[in-house]
Amino acid sequence: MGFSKAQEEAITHGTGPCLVLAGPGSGKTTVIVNRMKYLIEKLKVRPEEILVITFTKYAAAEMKSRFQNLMGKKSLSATVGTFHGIYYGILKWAYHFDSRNILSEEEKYQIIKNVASRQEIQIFDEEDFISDIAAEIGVVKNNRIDIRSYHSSKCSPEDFRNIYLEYEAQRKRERKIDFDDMLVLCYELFSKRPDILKMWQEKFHYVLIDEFQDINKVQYDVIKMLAEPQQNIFAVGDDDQSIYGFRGADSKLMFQFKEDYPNLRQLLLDINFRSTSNIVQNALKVIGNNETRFEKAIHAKKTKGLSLHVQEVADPAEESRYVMEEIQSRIQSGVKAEDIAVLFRLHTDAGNLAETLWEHRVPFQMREHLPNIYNHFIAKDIKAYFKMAAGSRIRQDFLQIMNKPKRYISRDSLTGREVAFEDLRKFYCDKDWMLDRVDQFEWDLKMLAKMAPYAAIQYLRKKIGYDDFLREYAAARKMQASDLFEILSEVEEAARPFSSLERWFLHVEEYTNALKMRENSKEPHSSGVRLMTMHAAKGLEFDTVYIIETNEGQIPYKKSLKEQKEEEERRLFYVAMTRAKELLKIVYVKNKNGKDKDPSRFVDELFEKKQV
Ligand SMILES: Nc1ncnc2c1ncn2[C@@H]1O[C@H](COP(=O)(O)OP(=O)(O)OP(=O)(O)O)[C@@H](O)[C@H]1O
Repeated sequence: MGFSKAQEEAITHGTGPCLVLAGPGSGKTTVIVNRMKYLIEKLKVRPEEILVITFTKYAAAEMKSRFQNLMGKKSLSATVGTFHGIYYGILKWAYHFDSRNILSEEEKYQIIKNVASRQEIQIFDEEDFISDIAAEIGVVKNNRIDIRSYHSSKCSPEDFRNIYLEYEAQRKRERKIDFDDMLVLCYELFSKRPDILKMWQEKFHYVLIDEFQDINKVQYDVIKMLAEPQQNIFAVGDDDQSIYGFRGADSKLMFQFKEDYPNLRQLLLDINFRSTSNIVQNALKVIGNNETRFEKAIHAKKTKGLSLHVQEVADPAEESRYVMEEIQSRIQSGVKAEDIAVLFRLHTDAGNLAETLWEHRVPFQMREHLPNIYNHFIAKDIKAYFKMAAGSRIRQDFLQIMNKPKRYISRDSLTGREVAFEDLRKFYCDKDWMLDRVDQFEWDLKMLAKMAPYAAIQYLRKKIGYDDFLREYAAARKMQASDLFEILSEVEEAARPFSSLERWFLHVEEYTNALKMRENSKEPHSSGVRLMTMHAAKGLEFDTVYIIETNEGQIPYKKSLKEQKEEEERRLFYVAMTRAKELLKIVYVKNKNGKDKDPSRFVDELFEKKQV
């Protein structure tokens, strides 16, 4: 591979700080691995002196493998890892921490939940509240913000302060650290112990950072200390790909870097080697709508290529079928399945497509947890209703649904392992109103037995009153009822093609088993079409990319918009678009769960008549 002039300059940069600003597909990873080679072979730097930092474990693994390929069989001891991994390594060495000292995300959520309930804080949506507070605790730590001056978007400053302080007190009592502490404690260690800092400074003489736009304040401060006195920091980044603001990443630190090091050398990688010029031009059109960015003139090395394709489909079921057929024909035309990716905003968006691909035996892989909708309590309720409609009288099934909706049937009325409606009638013989309810329940089950699954779910919702139950359930738990109705509609839609309850059951059982086998399998899933969130796709590239559910509410994600993160959402969409080398198809639905949907504003931006 011949390098461009800018790449060549970056690879052969000597000593001192250097900022390489770059567009997508411009060879940032290529530059880093080739610079490692250059340092070792030409500048005779020992591999142990090189520290390369990435943002995800996956990116670190990718970097290591690309470096290994470049260097041939030689095994080299350069350190390549994530900020968390490297800083945790330093802490382990200093404080003898082990995995028992790490506070898991679940434990973190539990502490916040307990504290919030002790403090009797008014919460609307508990799940949302806890995850947002957890993220805000991270933002405070990562930016080393004084807790007295932090304004939470979820509760009053006083409530937030109380939660934060109690959370910290409990964590410390239990001698645990959370992921953000790994960074903060490292900063404190280096600040307090110049001797330890010196030791690490003497170990790493060259620090190379990938995805510099995603750095946060405390990560940056530690790096600055670590790189003294030589200041051999080589940072590569693209402010347009900064997508971790919610974790405290701050691309403005790229500008600060310039101020902190007046002797900084700055280079620009402006050629996109990855994508066709159609893809590059369209992606630039979208990102051009962001106001806070470095203006960069990016050029595509490749020719125009295939046109960008935007596809409207009726609903998620049609979308899954469309994408599946597209994938099949792309594979038939010679593209490897692994070189095709389907990207979406949230990992839960993958469910429908995964089910369709599985049904049609199209192999796929997904690193993130693939949620099985049939494990949700709503699907379990439907299963229990259907099982009872089909004749089951197992106590467990009955218990699951007897009061959904409220029928006021008490547990005392159930005697054996099996439930008989006759026994219930005997139990309630002196209560006419309960007898009516029991009769109605039995009648409804008989009705369900005659229906196909889709109609049966509609009957359950509207006639039996399951929708009312869900509304009450959401209100009692301070949840958004719409989230529950989304799940219900998804199960309903997926049931549409099945002609009988038996067929539906068989499908659900087989699909659940297949997912279980995937989860339990020790084998890494490294074959098949890639299904991943836009966040997870960062840094990767594929011949063909499908972006699904490109609708308002999904991308930009409605919650992010509330937090005024439109620009970050646009950057995320830009990252997704620029993963494609040859073919990019963007799909949006017209209707979801019975509601009309608008295409994403980013789709509209693609059609704007604007020159880039
Ligand atoms: N000088 C070059 N000539 C030809 N191909 C190149 C050159 N530099 C990089 N490439 C190719 O361009 C593609 C993008 O490179 P790379 O993945 O390093 O980009 P990147 O800047 O890290 O991308 P992104 O930030 O979008 O993830 C890769 O397929 C790489 O092999």
